[in-house]
Amino acid sequence: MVAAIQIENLKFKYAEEDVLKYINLHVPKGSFVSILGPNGSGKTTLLKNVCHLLKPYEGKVVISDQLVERFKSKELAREMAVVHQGANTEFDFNVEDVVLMGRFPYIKKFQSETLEDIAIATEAMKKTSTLHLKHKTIKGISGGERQRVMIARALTQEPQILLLDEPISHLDIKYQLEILKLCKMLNAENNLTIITTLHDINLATRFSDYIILMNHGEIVEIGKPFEVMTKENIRRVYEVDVEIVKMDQFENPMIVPI
Ligand SMILES: Nc1ncnc2c1ncn2[C@@H]1O[C@H](COP(=O)(O)OP(=O)(O)OP(=O)(O)O)[C@@H](O)[C@H]1O
Repeated sequence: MVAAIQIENLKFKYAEEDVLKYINLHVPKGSFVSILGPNGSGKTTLLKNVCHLLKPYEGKVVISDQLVERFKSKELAREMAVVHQGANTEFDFNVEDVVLMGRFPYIKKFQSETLEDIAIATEAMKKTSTLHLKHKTIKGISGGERQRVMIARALTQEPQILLLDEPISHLDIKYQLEILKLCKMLNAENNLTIITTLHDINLATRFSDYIILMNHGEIVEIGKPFEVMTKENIRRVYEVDVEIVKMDQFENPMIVPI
């Protein structure tokens, strides 16, 4: 399988202690991968190493057959879009301008956006149900609306790989499903590779092709949801007991805490 992302023997630390320990990972192109694990297990740190916001002190990250550090920033932005936790709302731009910022890797110096750029941004706002917000300011909308706007901006980047850090944490159940279904659709139709951190183990199990289960900076298990989300693994990592329930309409089982 062609790899969108390949990580070999990656180690990372902020200070003395290793926060990521010998991470090895192969993410097939076009797959939907969720990173799960308890608070502080290293999920966000791993995503930040993938997008080169943080640099490992050992090991390597390869994106579409090239070491991540070899990419020029615009080149990497055409390959990969990232939606970080908590949108940056330091500046009070309007929503449409924020979404249009996704076109920056395509716009040449001293040029402004074209009609095509605006059409791409509009389409992304339609897909994320944010078009009606376009004249509002980014500070003047709700946390969940802002989360969808940041996803619209990432889609406007037209990446091959989309990294999402807890993209549904502020969304109500309708929009949680809408965003994950949209990701799944882009995944299937555009062969977009999606890697997302999630806390909802049932939504992760339902939507993911593969799950990476982390604990204490290590990958405990990688595989198909039903292989990874076993009673034993969940007890080991989250220290809770669950029942695994098979429902006819879903391929993957539901996980019920007891
Ligand atoms: N900027 C930082 N400086 C120092 N330590 C950090 C920093 N960011 C995170 N850490 C530590 O690194 C470890 C992993 O944090 P990380 O944010 O990657 O975990 P996470 O799995 O994404 O957690 P959560 O589910 O709570 O978002 C934690 O022990 C955290 O305290």
